[in-house]
Amino acid sequence: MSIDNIGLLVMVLLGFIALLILVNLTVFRKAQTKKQQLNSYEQILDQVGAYIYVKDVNCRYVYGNQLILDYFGISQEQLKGTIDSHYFSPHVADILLRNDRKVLSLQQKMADDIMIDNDGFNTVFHEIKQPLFDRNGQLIGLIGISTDITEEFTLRTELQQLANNDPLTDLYNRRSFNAFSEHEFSRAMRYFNSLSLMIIDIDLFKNVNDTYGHLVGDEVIKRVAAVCDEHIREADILARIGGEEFAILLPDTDIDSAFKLAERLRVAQQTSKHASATINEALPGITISIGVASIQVKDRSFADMFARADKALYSSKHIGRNSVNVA
Ligand SMILES: Nc1nc2c(ncn2[C@@H]2O[C@H](COP(=O)(O)OP(=O)(O)OP(=O)(O)O)[C@@H](O)[C@H]2O)c(=O)[nH]1
Repeated sequence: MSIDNIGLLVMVLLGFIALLILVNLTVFRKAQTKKQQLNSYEQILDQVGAYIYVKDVNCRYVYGNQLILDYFGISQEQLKGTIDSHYFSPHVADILLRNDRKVLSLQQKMADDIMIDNDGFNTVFHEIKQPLFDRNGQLIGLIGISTDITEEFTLRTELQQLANNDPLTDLYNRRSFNAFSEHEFSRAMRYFNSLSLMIIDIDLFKNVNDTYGHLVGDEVIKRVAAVCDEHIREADILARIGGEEFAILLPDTDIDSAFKLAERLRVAQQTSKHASATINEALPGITISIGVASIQVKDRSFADMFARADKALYSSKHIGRNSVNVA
């Protein structure tokens, strides 16, 4: 081989090596860029302010953002392959697993509010889960996003409480009583069940206010509510429907049973003189008047039944109070 040929071979070899280095460099750079990109996506997910995770088709964690890792107190490596029963109570883990399976089997997005008890302190999370597919449309797992909505949930519950309950006695107010009553009325009509109602009014209550003041009046209202509450069943609905007026809806109760209960309430109220004395020593015994009515085939709505009970209450007042009447 001549010197010229050797030189040519060396040059070709050098060129080939340079080309190899160039190709490798490009592949390396691409891999680096991809890694950097992934890193920056993860960094973004860490800063979203929501708990983000990915699970495989067996509901095992594949990925969790920093909030998830902090919440569980573990590393990304430790998270991989684990399931929710590692981190939550059996009850909560069961709900989460059921939701995961629903998303995977229906291949549909779903949302749910989950309450988690952390040493007696409830945290509420709003969870959105969505199925994950690869490029070929094959299901590979699910992605979930959870946000802590404890504050909103507490506020919503308080607002609901305010809308449905009377602040003085904490009983249902007239609005929610009417809603329950309409519902129970339709049910009783449909299944030919008995349904009764009583309206209770504190006697000469104006005198209590005028003589002992509004605050004592308020205490009397609370005591009457408590006496009623002590005597009713779980299924009965007790409400404060006006200033010194209460109503009790009695599902599956006929007129005779309702009358007997009303009498028991009247007597219990009358004999709670001791209770009155604890509010104010001079306070006389508080009595109540009651009107009772039951559902009738001819009734077109709950209002018909209510009107009869109201009429019966009027009769009780008319005959001298501290009495029960049926209409
Ligand atoms: N303390 C207090 N009083 C209330 C409240 N709501 C209504 N009242 C009072 O309840 C009284 C009701 O009086 P009336 O409707 O005249 O009836 P009454 O004195 O009980 O007489 P009868 O019903 O005929 O036995 C009024 O003085 C109202 O101001 C309340 O939330 N607290």
